[in-house]
Amino acid sequence: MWLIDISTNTHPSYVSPMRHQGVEPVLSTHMLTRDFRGFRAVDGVDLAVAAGTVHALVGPNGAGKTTLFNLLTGFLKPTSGRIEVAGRDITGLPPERIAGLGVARSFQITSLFPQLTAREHVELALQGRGRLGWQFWRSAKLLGRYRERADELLAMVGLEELAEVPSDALPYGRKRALELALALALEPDVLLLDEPTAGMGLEDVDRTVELVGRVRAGRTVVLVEHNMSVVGRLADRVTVLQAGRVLAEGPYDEVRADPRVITAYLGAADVAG
Ligand SMILES: Nc1ncnc2c1ncn2[C@@H]1O[C@H](COP(=O)(O)OP(=O)(O)OP(=O)(O)O)[C@@H](O)[C@H]1O
Repeated sequence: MWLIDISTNTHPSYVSPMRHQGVEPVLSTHMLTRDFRGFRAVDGVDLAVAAGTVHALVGPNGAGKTTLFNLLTGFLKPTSGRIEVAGRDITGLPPERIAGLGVARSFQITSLFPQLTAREHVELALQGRGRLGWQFWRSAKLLGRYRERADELLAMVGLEELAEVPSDALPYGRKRALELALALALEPDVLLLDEPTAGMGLEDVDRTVELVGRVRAGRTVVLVEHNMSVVGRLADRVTVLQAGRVLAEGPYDEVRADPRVITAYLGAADVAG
């Protein structure tokens, strides 16, 4: 059984209940900071994500969510502070090393090959352990061995009927599902999703919520998400960022009722909804 406990706090004297009990979070940051030419986009963030939880990062535009996400996955290097995966210091490691330690983010649509089918993409991800394009030009014959697993992953994200469709012919929502299948091909312990429902219509949003609810089994999910209804349906814990700092952290219902959060971000109308 998974321990369900996530804690974040920027106050120096704060000891998270999880750490207090001697339980290591699966993913954590310690005074994580990132500057862009003198501008502090992420400012001393302490974050602790327990195994088996869905943890949402929310906050107004420019709060630092994407920067934090890029730091967690190695796409940006911190100015200072530390990042740990299962107690191991991963600060400054490149993205592929971090992925190799079981922390994977979904691919961006721009990294899909328009002419390759959904199945071929997943086969390549399985073969290249996520490094899409790795020897892809001479690997076609080898891909057959990955077919069974590829089809399992496609079924997991609801693309089994579309396995033979070139990626550029997939509707937007289905492309996002394919990205998720590519991330799952890495067998990640921690799955990071960057705005999984961005730009989707209601039907795809519902489908994505259901999908994330399914693929979270046996792993930890960290997601950046603007849609608060999605956050409320999926997240065990929510961290609210404002101006690069942790403003609030807790279960969704608590966080959305927090007057500081209402003032800073959500707005009374959103909270009521
Ligand atoms: N490469 C960069 N160079 C300079 N400033 C940057 C860079 N990346 C981000 N910033 C700044 O850092 C701040 C945080 O940006 P970030 O994209 O992390 O916020 P966000 O919470 O993801 O916002 P949004 O919800 O709009 O995506 C912003 O003020 C942004 O302008």
